[in-house]
Amino acid sequence: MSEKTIIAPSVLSADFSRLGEEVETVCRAGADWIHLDVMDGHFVPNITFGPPVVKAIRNRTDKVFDCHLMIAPADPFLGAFADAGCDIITVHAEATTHLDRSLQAIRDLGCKAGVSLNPSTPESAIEYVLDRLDLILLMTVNPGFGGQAFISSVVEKVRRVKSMIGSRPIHIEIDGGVTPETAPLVAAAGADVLVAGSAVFKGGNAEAYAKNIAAIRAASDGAMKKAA
Ligand SMILES: O=C(CO)[C@@H](O)[C@H](O)COP(=O)(O)O
Repeated sequence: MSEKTIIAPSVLSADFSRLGEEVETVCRAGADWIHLDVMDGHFVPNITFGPPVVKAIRNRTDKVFDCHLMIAPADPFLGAFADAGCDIITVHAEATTHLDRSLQAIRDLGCKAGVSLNPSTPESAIEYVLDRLDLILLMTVNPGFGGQAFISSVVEKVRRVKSMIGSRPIHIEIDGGVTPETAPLVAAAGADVLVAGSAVFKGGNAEAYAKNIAAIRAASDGAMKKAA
């Protein structure tokens, strides 16, 4: 959908003891959005943070807060994440009984609505909610942890989703194992938003973050242009 790749660093790989500062640094280093991985220890085998932490870092940047809810159920918490300052709220199709209702609720809260699919979930799960969507997040790892290997079978799913959405203005976002090596594969297949945690935050300082973001961007923008 976007002509240039949107890079959304996942703060899961940031230094949590200095989270506000890390958000400011990675934004200055070229991040387009900030990706917030919320995990509940139930839908996924890890626990991260909730609305109070999102609220605490909201004043560090005006960039889009892209909130990925890996929680079940999600519906009771949508209002709290919207109030905390999330711009996009993404729920998992696998974690939501009434997906259509959850997506409507997100838009009713004034946020953009996203849905995420695990690597093994077919794209048919979202066929009948396309008109309620602003973003489709295709997981290229099984959710729960940063630093896992990219699952390349999802690249074909990116192509199928791209063709399924047609001319609808829906972002296709990829999350998991994104590096300068894997970014071109998904960008060429139709993804326009790339989440990257370890590949952005490696090095641990502003200079490294800028170099890491630039490397992913150069690799994916090149592939996007070739595919256009
Ligand atoms: O949602 C998740 C993991 O569940 C991701 O956002 C990871 O945080 C991405 O980390 P890397 O694979 O880029 O290190």
